[in-house]
Amino acid sequence: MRRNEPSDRPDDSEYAEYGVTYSRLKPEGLDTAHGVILYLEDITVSFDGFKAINKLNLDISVGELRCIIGPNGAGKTTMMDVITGKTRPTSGTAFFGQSIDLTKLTEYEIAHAGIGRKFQRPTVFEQHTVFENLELAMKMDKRVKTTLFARLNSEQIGKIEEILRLIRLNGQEHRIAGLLSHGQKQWLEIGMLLMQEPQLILLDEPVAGMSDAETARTAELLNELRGKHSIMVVEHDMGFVEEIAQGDKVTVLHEGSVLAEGSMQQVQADERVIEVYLGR
Ligand SMILES: Nc1ncnc2c1ncn2[C@@H]1O[C@H](COP(=O)(O)OP(=O)(O)OP(=O)(O)O)[C@@H](O)[C@H]1O
Repeated sequence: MRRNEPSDRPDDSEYAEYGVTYSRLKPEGLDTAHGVILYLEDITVSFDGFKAINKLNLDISVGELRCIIGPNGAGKTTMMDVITGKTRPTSGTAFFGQSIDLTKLTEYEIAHAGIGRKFQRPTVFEQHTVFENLELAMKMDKRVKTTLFARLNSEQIGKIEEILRLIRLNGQEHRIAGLLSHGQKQWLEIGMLLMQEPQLILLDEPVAGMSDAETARTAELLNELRGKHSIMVVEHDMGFVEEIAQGDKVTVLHEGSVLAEGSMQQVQADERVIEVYLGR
């Protein structure tokens, strides 16, 4: 198991009976007037002197879909840990929009501020239906003035139906989530994140373990989200990255720093990237 699986999501006793806790996102005070949603400057993370991240500089624009690639141990997960407050940088600057200093906030506050993270392993409410999972995700968002057992209004039902179509689970809404395929669970969890309308979505290896057909459908899904959400995707599946990178930038991390950044074609042609990651 990866060391950062979501066991440490903020506790929310109201939902404890469901066995899983889930972040509540509340985008307040986010200032993206200059078009930048995430800004990392000179970030270093040292573990007993070993620099997992070494003077990393990276920024993401509002509405961008940024793919992050790089060899094992390059620092991709550690970077996501810094963004979500799981790991404190040893030095450097990390801002969400222009005014939210991520290095000063707890994981809970960062989730609340509007950064949603999906870990590699799906964590849906296995005993509940697909529809109920989306409903619970919405009700955990405290911007929605409702209680757990309140009836949904037509607007809320409409929103769930819209997400069901987007995540390709319309027609499956009454299935128990535990019976879904691995890929469907991943889509459901993406849908649960979307219910909470995060301003920045971080996806850690979303297609790991998926069939080819599921991977292709996930690429379609992310392409539909393009421009509507700001998304960072860490992924090793290069075919998938090619499908979703389109005109957006791809960042290659190596030894804790940015080795290359540019279009997929540019990074694929970069000799240094071929050397350390893509191979000849
Ligand atoms: N808590 C920690 N203590 C010590 N070393 C760590 C810790 N977390 C990460 N590292 C080291 O930091 C480096 C970067 O790890 P990280 O998991 O961020 O890489 P990654 O790019 O996500 O790799 P992968 O593609 O395998 O997921 C690795 O050498 C890893 O062993």
